[in-house]
Amino acid sequence: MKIAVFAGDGIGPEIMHEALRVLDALALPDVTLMEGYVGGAGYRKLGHPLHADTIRIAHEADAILFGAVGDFECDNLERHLRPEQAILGLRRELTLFANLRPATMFAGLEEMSALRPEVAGKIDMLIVRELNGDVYFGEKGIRTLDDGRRQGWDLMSYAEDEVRRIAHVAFRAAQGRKGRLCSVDKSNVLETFQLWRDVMIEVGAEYPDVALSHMYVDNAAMQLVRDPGQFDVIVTGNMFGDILSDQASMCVGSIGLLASAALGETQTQYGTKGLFEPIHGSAPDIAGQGKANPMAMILSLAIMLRHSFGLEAEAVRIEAAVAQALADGIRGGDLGGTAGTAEIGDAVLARL
Ligand SMILES: NC(=O)C1=CN([C@@H]2O[C@H](COP(=O)(O)OP(=O)(O)OC[C@H]3O[C@@H](n4cnc5c(N)ncnc54)[C@H](O)[C@@H]3O)[C@@H](O)[C@H]2O)C=CC1
Ligand SMILES: CC(C)CC(=O)C(=O)O
Ligand SMILES: [Mg+2]
Repeated sequence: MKIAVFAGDGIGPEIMHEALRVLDALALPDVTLMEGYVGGAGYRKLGHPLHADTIRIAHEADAILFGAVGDFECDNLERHLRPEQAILGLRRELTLFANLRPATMFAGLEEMSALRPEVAGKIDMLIVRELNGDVYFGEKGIRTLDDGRRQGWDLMSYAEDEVRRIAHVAFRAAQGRKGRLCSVDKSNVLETFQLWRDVMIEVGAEYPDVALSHMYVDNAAMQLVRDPGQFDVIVTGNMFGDILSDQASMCVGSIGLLASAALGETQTQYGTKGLFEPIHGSAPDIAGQGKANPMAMILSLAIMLRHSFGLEAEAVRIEAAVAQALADGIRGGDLGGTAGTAEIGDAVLARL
């Protein structure tokens, strides 16, 4: 089982270290780790945030564990050399178009939610975010208009096949859960999302067992804090899904808890090839201080074992160990506690 390990920048290496300790503790046979440098780390070491050698490792691996990228010292580089291009580039290079971002309330954490405990306690949702299109990947630039003003522009678009393939992922996910799918768009204003809604309805006809609803993204942001328990599966575009999933994380207590899978259609001998990462970034404000919560990274390892290697029992073991650590009161600074990165890793390992 070949696993690419791209720790990246900021807290990336710190949280990756804890996830690898957990992987090691499972003592799985035949695991080969393939280390690579991405983001600012890639730029410094190899001269590029996503070097050709790194892309080669990504292609060769059965799955990728990804920490985070983002390094303010690289912010003034040309756009193609900025750290964030590494994650955007990997998602596109490997056609990882389906981003699964589960948000579920852990027992005992209700009081840490930004919401009232009785509201937060009902959260059990999956955000399915399209990951290869939308305004993040459109043509873009900063141009000078005839009157001398500078104008920034980014093209938002979705082709119908791009919407159709993410729709199928979301409908199938809803079939495996409570059978409810809410498509979040902005079709009242954006043509891109008028097409999105049309295609969702069209694909929905193939899934009569799934109840499809539609919601504008502004309302969805509000409903997410008013009554998040109403959501089972949400499907949405790249940018809306990026924003709503960070918001969902605070509904369950912290961004340091949310894991994600980026999947495509490539099957290996073990399962579906994918990239697995926390939903958060490189957190430069706490990097290097041993304060980061590694749980999102450890939970990303669990869903990697599930999706890419078919190791359901091991995934469940890890998830249970994290849940037990939280139930036992282990809290990082993000959850109002004092446990550091290594201490949280120790706590999860002890329960594993
Ligand atoms: N997939 C990726 O690699 C992503 C990269 N980024 C990049 O990361 C850099 C920082 O971006 P921000 O907007 O600050 O978002 P961020 O997610 O890195 O941090 C936001 C806030 O949450 C806290 N936080 C995040 N993860 C945490 C954890 N595991 N434990 C405890 N606290 C945690 C941070 O300390 C910060 O206060 C930027 O360069 C950005 O472009 C942002 C999001 C995703
Ligand atoms: C570089 C960003 C698009 C990454 C991000 O914020 C995310 O995927 O959640
Ligand atoms: Mg994000």
